[in-house]
Amino acid sequence: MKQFEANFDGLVGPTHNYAGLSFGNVASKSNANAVSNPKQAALQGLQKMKALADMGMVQGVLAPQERPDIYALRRLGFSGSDGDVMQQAYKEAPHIFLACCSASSMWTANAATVSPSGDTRDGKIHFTPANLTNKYHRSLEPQVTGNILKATFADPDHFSHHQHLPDNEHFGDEGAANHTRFCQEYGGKGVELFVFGRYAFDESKPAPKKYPARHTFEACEAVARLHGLSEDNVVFAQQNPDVIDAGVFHNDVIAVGNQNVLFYHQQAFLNTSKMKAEILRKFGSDDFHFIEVPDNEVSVSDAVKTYLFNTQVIRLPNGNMAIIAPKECENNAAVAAYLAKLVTLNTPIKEVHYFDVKQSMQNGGGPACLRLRVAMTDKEQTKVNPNTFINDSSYDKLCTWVNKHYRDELHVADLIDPQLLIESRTALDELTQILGYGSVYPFQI
Ligand SMILES: N=C(N)NCCC[C@H](NC(=O)CCC(=O)O)C(=O)O
Repeated sequence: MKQFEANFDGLVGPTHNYAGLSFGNVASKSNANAVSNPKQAALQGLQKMKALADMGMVQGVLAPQERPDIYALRRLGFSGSDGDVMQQAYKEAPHIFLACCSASSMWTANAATVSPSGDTRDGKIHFTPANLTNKYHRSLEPQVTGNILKATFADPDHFSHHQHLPDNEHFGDEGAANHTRFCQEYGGKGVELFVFGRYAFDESKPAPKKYPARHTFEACEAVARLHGLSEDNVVFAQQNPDVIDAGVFHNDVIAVGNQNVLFYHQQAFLNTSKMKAEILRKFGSDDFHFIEVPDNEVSVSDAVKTYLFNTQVIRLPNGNMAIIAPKECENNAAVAAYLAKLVTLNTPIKEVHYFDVKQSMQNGGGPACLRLRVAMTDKEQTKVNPNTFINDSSYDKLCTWVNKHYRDELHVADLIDPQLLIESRTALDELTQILGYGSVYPFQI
């Protein structure tokens, strides 16, 4: 039996833009109103997917969502033709309108939490779409995310899909961005690390003061229950509230794990030694590498600017681990020096590969934000929708599709162009055929 981790990257949608929607996410706010290039954004993402496939990784793709979200706007009282709804919303409530145009589903680390079959009571892979309640533009995603996940992982004998948690900040859930899994073998039993920013039902506990803690302890517990995980393969850890206030809006901006490695910044967690001891105890082997990056080598501010920890740590077929990093890391002297040193240390990480995902980075989304990890066996892989895997032929098809349908310049004001809605729906309709999804979007149902 072969067992591996597959990465399912989000394809950037045709309305990719910079609207400054995410309070607490420094890049999103500082690039508000910049001109975007949706075509380049989608191609940058596809190039990363193809490069990982070429390294021998199992690489999949998840479709973007339909935007502007006319249904969300109608629900808020805007009416008339689709064009009227857009015009009226833009005039009367521009912030709401812009929130309904975001291509934010591209960051599939926030699509869901996934527990592989080795961890779950019933031996199936479990998926819970994240409710993303803290940001209105992101709270529009979970229903269609669920449809897309079901169209990708359809076989009920192997995949179990849950409804997203209640749409309430008490159960704020940001999905796999705050979840990492350790294991000896991908198909065996692992240890799932759930990271949260605050306790929703206990105000006496520490919490950030400036920026929101999007993900709660109670949401972590609920997902662990839904997925049928056992106490001995779950660890809950709280983010350091001070780093949330420094712009670390998801834990994957300051920590990343894979198999027997946790790569993290010294300031990432609230009670690091307790967490480490629990991980080691539950992991069941001393062959574990805690790679802690101290402040004096890389500051939290540099980590947030470069996304050193929003890197993918992947196990290559040759047995080495590689770090998939954004170019911003290469361009920062302290971070580049750290990574050059890291590959010489006694850890499984032996390679670093840099990628240009700037269009996404400018909204606070690095390489790790763009992917949802699904550890699986070769048998489970045969049950996944085969059209969603990246290979030479699907890559060519998707690049042709992007080049045909996407604009290479989008100003925030262009979002009210009714032609953009028509272009996006036409593109997505064609995409559902390429990916063999059936109907997943409201305009198709
Ligand atoms: N860390 C992970 N896993 N994901 C990154 C998500 C970035 C996203 N940015 C945005 O939604 C910005 C959209 C805008 O401002 O136009 C967010 O803040 O939720």
